[in-house]
Amino acid sequence: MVADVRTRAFAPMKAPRRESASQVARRQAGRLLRTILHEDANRSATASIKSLIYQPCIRNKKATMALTCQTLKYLPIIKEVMENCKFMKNMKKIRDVEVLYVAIYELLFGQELVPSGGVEGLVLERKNALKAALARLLVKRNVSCIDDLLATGNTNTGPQVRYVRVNTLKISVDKALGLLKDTIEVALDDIVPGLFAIPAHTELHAHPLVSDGSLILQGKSSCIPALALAPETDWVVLDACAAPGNKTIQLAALMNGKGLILACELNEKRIKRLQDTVKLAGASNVKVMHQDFLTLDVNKSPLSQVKAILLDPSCSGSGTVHRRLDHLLPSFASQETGGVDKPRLEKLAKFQKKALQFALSFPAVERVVYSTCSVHQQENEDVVSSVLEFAKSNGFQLGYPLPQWQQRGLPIFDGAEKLLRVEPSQDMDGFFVALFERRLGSAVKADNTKISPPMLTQQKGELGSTSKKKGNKSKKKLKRKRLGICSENIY
Ligand SMILES: C[S@@+](CC[C@H](N)C(=O)[O-])C[C@H]1O[C@@H](n2cnc3c(N)ncnc32)[C@H](O)[C@@H]1O
Repeated sequence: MVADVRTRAFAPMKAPRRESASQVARRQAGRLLRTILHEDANRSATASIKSLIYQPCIRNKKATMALTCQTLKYLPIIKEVMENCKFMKNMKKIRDVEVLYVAIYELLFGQELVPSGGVEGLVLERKNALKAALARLLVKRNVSCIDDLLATGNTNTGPQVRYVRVNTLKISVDKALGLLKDTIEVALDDIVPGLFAIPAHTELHAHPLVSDGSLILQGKSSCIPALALAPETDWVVLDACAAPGNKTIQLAALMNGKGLILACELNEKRIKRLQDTVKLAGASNVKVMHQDFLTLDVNKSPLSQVKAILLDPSCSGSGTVHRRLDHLLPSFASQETGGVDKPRLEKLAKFQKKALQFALSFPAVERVVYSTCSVHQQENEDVVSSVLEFAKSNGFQLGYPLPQWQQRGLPIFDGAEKLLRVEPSQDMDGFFVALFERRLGSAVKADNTKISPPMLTQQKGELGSTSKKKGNKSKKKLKRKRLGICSENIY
């Protein structure tokens, strides 16, 4: 009988009527938790916690984000408390157990739970038992407060600042600063030009300057590879693994919207995202190519004229766990204690080496930046070390990007101090950057004459035009052939 009542108590969750804002946030947080915990248990996550929360279908993102993250943070304690007071005893299998976790979080650690039907009623019915179980847990762990209890299992307190980059293709740094500083505490970064540090809790996703592409939500470490590449404004530049395109549009801004950037991406689904990023940023010097970087014909124009390559290939992403909020996942603890997916790392490193070696074989390239958001030596110093001989034989040497940056490569070979590392912290993703550079002699340069502005204009129009003007089709075909890129690969 009791079980029936409790099962019925969940019924309003299925067909919510006149739900309060807090009930909606609780229900949404519960559903997100269900996805997050299920995917984490199966190691099948397709999106980070953050990107799940920023799906368009989630209403009241701020409240839902807070509830989801806080419940995840307290989840081990919540489960222990539930176990200790035998919360689930005599209960039928509950469909929305994750909503229950959220409600218990609110009762024990958040704002007082308001009596209402559904899951809230169920939790409030057992309020005293839950509170008593928590008190017993404090005694058992020999701690006097919740913070100490939490610290016994989890020391991460979350980020203090977040970063936002001014897209100088759309707005000047001074103007952006002027528009923000009255409402938001803004500090200009001392290393990355036009990067603002703002308090982590600032909600900017819906800010008009973000919506119109004037401000780009981009972490500080992620800005370093493009800075290290430092292309000249009239160069042809290749972003080899470009989606979602944050570094592509940063390169476009560094080149003042001039020159030509070829943004290559293999994954069909991510191409759309890349196109959207480029469009929103107003980066008219970017041409998106849907292609496997490893199959590009380096001897065909304009690839034969590429002077700088940014290679930011797929990697384990082990440096981004804090930003992605992965540290809140149950699986994170085991990874930190060495549970690295070795076969996956090996596969990634193999691809990374191949891609880097290929980048170093472009005939006119003078600067190649290799970057990852991984902390693993295997994807970083080891990859660089494995191509050093090849690089030298092609006339490259390691450059020394951002000399003012203190953290450098792991000292596993002579010259590794030229590599740049960002150690992951609460405010910054872990990152790795290597710069290869060479000066080409006149013999190679003869084959690599600067593209004259009219020719470049033609290529840009040809590669990227979305204009509906009726052009001469055969003329276009001819130009495409000359550029060595199939029409279906151009967006
Ligand atoms: C780390 S992400 C790049 C992030 C991007 N540089 C940015 O800052 O927004 C790596 C990208 O490389 C793409 N990729 C992987 N293999 C590729 C290949 N062979 N050719 C082109 N793109 C590839 C992946 O689909 C993914 O979108």
